Parts: sequence; structure tokens; C-alpha cells
Amino acid sequence: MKSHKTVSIAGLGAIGLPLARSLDQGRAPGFQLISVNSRDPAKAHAAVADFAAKPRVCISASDLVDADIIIEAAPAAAFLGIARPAISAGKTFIACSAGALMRNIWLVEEAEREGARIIVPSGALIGLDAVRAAAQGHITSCTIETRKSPSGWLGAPYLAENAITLEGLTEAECIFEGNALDAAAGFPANVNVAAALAMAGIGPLNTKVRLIADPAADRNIHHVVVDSDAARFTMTVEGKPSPENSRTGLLTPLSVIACLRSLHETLRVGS
Ligand SMILES: NC(=O)C1=CN([C@@H]2O[C@H](COP(=O)(O)OP(=O)(O)OC[C@H]3O[C@@H](n4cnc5c(N)ncnc54)[C@H](OP(=O)(O)O)[C@@H]3O)[C@@H](O)[C@H]2O)C=CC1
Ligand SMILES: O=C([O-])CC(=O)C(=O)O
Repeated sequence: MKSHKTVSIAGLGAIGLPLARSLDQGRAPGFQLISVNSRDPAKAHAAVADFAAKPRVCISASDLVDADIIIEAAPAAAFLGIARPAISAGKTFIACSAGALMRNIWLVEEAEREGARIIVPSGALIGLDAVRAAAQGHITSCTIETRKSPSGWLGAPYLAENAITLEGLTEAECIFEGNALDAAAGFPANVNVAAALAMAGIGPLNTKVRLIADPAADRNIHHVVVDSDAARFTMTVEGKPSPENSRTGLLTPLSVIACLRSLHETLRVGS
């Protein structure tokens, strides 16, 4: 008999809200949503008003730690305020803001000390199982190219710092080329897949990132090339952007549900 687990979600946007709704609809048997937190409590109350089992709306992220599992699905700027209480309480912490986690990787040591667990779901990316397998041997190179419509990149600090304007762009333009750590600093709302790839593979400094703004892109496209002593592989995912937030693909909330279900699965396929 598997134990029943309680779940909290911080952030009710393109990832958090469909995820909360899926839990309320019983799409992850054995996991019960008990509380949520967002920037604006009134908006959070309204978001869950039609749920069959209304979760508690917490004013502070610290109040989410009653649950066994805390899922972070908030902007990168809010990440530490959600991660620290969950980790200090020794809970299972599922981080969607993979870039923010990578930039605060010391949290892993804190989690080790506190008996907490940090899980990064595959999110919008595919193939992290193969990357992890290759990393057990030796990965010689790892590159990711991400292509999104110009609107998907808007608001990134790197654009302002480098006076890059995407308005009126008529053809695809490379807006960043560098390592995953610099990409996560310059595009905190955008390069979570690069961060997850880096953490699964050869680390942020050795993972090369190219970001493309493409007016013809109606999907968020991630193309990854990995070379290792065991295999060379390429993978491409063309994610449909969420209507709520074009930076985020529809695959990510589904990936979090799959991640939760895998915590209880008797048969688990893939590493
Ligand atoms: N791992 C992956 O593959 C992917 C990761 N991501 C990352 O996941 C995170 C969530 O993405 P997404 O759902 O698209 O983002 P959204 O912007 O759509 O939603 C963010 C939510 O968090 C809320 N929020 C804002 N500030 C806080 C705060 N201080 N505490 C708690 N909640 C807050 C927002 O409320 P309000 O609307 O009122 O501001 C909103 O409900 C982001 O960091 C994003 O970069 C995204 C896509 C893929
Ligand atoms: O494609 C997506 O859904 C999100 C994305 O690029 C990222 O956060 O890295």
C-alpha cells in the first residue's frame, strides 16, 4: 500500500494553475493538493474557486511547508523565498525554475544537511534520461539552441543591458551565445531547459547555449546536441507555447504531473 502524499504549489501561472487543476481532478492518484501561494492572494482564491477540493491559499511561501511535497512554479525572482523554507523543513522540493536553482546550487548542500530532496522535472525538454546516462561516462560536448518568437524573449535583462530590440524583427536573429550560467543570468524566465540540461550533463560552464528570436517560430524549439564516449545524440522538441504565457510550453505542467506520478510508480520506465 503506497502512502498518500500532500502537495503544495507556489505560483499559479502557465505551469502552476494547470498543474493544480490536474491534481484537483485526480490526475496524480495518491497526491492531494492542500495549499497554494501566489503573488496576489485574491487572484489565487479566484483561480481555485471552482476546485472540487479547494486548497488553502497561503499568504507566505513559508506556510506551504505543511505539505510533503512543495512545487515551485513562480518567477525566478521568488525562487529562494520558496525553496529555502521547503528545504529547511526537509521536504521534497520540485523546482520548475531550473535556472534559478542552478544559480543557487549551494541549496543542494543545504538539502543534503536537512534531509530534503530537490527534483527538477524534465519540464519543456526531452532526453534528460540519455544525458544523465551519458554523464555516467564522459560527455565531451553539449550544446542547446533555443528558438522562440520575439515575444517569448521580451523582458529579459540581457536584452536591455545590450540594447537589443526585438520589435519589428523580420528574420531570425541570434540574441545570445555563451554558457548556461550566463544565459540563466541574462534570461531568467527563459533558459530553464538549458539549466536542466547543464545540471544533468556537464555543468553550467561547459554547456553551450544559443538563443534565437525568430518571427516565424510558432513553437518553442529546443535542439540539443550531445557528444560523449558512449554515444552522440541530437534531440529536438517543438513545444506549443501556453496561451497564458508564450515563454512557457504546454509540456511543462504535464511533465510535473509525470514527475509526481513517478514518485509512486511500481513500474518506472526510463532513468
Ligand atoms: N523547467 C522548465 O522546463 C520550465 C520552467 N519554467 C519556469 O517555471 C517558472 C514558472 O513558469 P510559468 O508558470 O510559465 O510562469 P508564469 O509567469 O506564467 O506564472 C508565475 C506565477 O507565479 C506567481 N508569482 C509571482 N510572484 C510570486 C511570488 N513572489 N510567490 C509566489 N508566486 C508568485 C504569478 O502571480 P502573478 O500572475 O499574480 O504575478 C503567477 O501566478 C518560471 O520561473 C519559468 O521560467 C517555465 C517553462 C519551462
Ligand atoms: O520552452 C519552454 O517551454 C520554456 C523554456 O524555453 C525554458 O524555460 O527554458
